[in-house]
Amino acid sequence: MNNCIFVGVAGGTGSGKSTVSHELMNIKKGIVQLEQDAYYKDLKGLSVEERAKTNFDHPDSIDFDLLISHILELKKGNAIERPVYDFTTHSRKKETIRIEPAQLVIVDGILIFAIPELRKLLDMKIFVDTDDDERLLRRIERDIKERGRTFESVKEQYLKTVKPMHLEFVEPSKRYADVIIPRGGKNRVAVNMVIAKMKRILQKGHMD
Ligand SMILES: Nc1ncnc2c1ncn2[C@@H]1O[C@H](COP(=O)(O)OP(=O)(O)O)[C@@H](O)[C@H]1O
Ligand SMILES: Nc1ccn([C@@H]2O[C@H](COP(=O)(O)O)[C@@H](O)[C@H]2O)c(=O)n1
Repeated sequence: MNNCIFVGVAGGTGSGKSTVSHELMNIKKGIVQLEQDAYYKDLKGLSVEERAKTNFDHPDSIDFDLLISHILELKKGNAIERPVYDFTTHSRKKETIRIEPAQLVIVDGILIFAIPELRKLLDMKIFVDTDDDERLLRRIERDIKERGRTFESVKEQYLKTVKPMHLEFVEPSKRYADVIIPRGGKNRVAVNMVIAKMKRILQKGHMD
C-alpha cells in the first residue's frame, strides 16, 4: 500500500501505551495495530515453572524478525497473520489474526525503539512517559486481574527483570522519540495534539 504510515508507541510497562494506541485507533475506521506483546517467543518447549522464570523484558524474548517482516509485508500492501499470545501460559495460541494493510498502522511495545531495524521503519515515534511508581501499581493490579499472576510473582519479576531491563533498554530508548507524552495516556492535552496531527497527516495521505 502506498503511503502507509507507521506510528510507534513505546514506554515502560503500564505507562499507558495501549490507552494512547486505542485513542489513535479511534480516529477513523481501518487503522490497525501491531502489538509487540503478540510477538513474544513461544515457550511451549519449557515447563510452566521454567517459562515463568524467563526474562520477558529483554529484547531476546521477542520475535522481532517476525514483527519486522510483518511491517515490511504491510508496507508492500500484503495482509499478515499476527500471532496471538497467552500471558497466562506464556505461549502462542494456535489461532492467528489476519491484519489487512491500512493507511495507518500503530506499532506498540516496551522495546520497539530499542531495536534499530524496527525504529527506522517507524514514521512517527511517541514515547509515553509515566512515573515508575504509578506504572508499578498499575502493573500489579493488571497482572493479578488479567494475567493470572500473584502479588508475590509480580513483585519478584519486577525486581529481578522488569526494573533492570527498563533501565537498560526502555528508558534509554526515549531519546529516539519524536513526541513524549508525560504522565501517561490520559494526558488529554498531549493526546489531543497527537490526534490532531495524525488527522492532518491522514487527510494529506503522507507525512510532512
Ligand atoms: N492515566 C491513567 N490513570 C489511571 N490508570 C490508567 C491510566 N492510564 C492507564 N491506566 C490503567 O493502567 C493499566 C495499564 O495501562 P495500559 O494503557 O494498558 O498501559 P501499557 O499498554 O503501557 O502497559 C490499565 O489497566 C489502564 O486502564
Ligand atoms: N509471558 C509474559 C510476557 C510478557 N510479560 C510482561 O509484559 C510486559 C510488557 O507488556 P505491557 O503490556 O505491560 O507493555 C513486560 O514488562 C513483561 O515483563 C509477562 O509478564 N509475561
